[in-house]
Amino acid sequence: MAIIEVAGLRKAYGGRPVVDGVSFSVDDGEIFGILGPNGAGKTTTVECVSGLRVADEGRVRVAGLDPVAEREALTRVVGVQLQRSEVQEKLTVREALELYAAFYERPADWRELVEELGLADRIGARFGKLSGGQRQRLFIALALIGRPRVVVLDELTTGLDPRGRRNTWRLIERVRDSGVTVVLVTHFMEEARHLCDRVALIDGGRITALDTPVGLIGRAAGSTVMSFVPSGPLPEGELAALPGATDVARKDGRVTVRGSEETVNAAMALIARRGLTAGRLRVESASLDDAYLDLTEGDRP
Ligand SMILES: Nc1ncnc2c1ncn2[C@@H]1O[C@H](COP(=O)(O)OP(=O)(O)OP(=O)(O)O)[C@@H](O)[C@H]1O
Repeated sequence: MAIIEVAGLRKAYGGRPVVDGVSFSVDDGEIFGILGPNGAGKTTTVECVSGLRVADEGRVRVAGLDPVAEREALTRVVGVQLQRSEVQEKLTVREALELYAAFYERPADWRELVEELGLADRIGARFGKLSGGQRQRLFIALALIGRPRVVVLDELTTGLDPRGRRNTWRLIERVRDSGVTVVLVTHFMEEARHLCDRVALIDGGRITALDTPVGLIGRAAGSTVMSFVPSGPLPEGELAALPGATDVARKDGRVTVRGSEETVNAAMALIARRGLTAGRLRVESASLDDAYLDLTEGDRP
């Protein structure tokens, strides 16, 4: 069942459309990724979903609520950590949590949250003294303090080292496992592949693809690449005619065929039929990086 529904969302700044007819829905309990180059319109989209920005056109519903007309009710349903989130440098972790908890009638127990998020020993530390990873964990805690049904996390792991990022992934998984729907804006393919049930790829204010990470990878042109040195002559035409083959190249005796897994299987069968062998065989599958590059046009200023 969808907990977020977005249809025909449009937003322009100074006449320039930055969100240009975006539609998607997010199922209750999933981790939904929004991926795309800088300036693609990701933050604007999630800000419209969170009621922090008013769209020019389109319909948004979160748990049945209109984020603008029912803003107050929405704050009880959605927890937000934004790219530009900040906490006063001098506030301690405890003070920040108590301050945010005071906004809600039935806040979560912040002691449990800090325990779960590994911040218990930093409770008296000032925000300004926290490490990047600790700040991110505090932002997650602040986004969860109102017991939201949906949490929006915008570039949560930017600036973290690989271990910090992995730890944060585990936290996000735990948040999802507790029944909260997660909308995750990210630049990291690996993060989307690891965490997201489905990913919307946004480019130039439009959704260019929406699929599971595996589905997106499968859309990359020539998603599987095999290369080998045949032990005897193998006509290029026969390779090009293999099912799913998109490109055949030959260099220094090494043949490279782009296609799908089916192409690889058919090529192996062809090689065997010809009584040949495939020397120094390599088969590589496309990554989400390849799919991303294929499905977006690149950074915009
Ligand atoms: N308040 C604003 N006034 C004018 N232009 C804005 C405003 N907010 C955002 N923009 C512009 O709208 C475009 C989309 O911005 P947005 O922050 O939604 O993109 P994004 O996909 O989140 O990018 P990034 O990955 O860099 O955070 C950008 O070109 C940005 O400069």
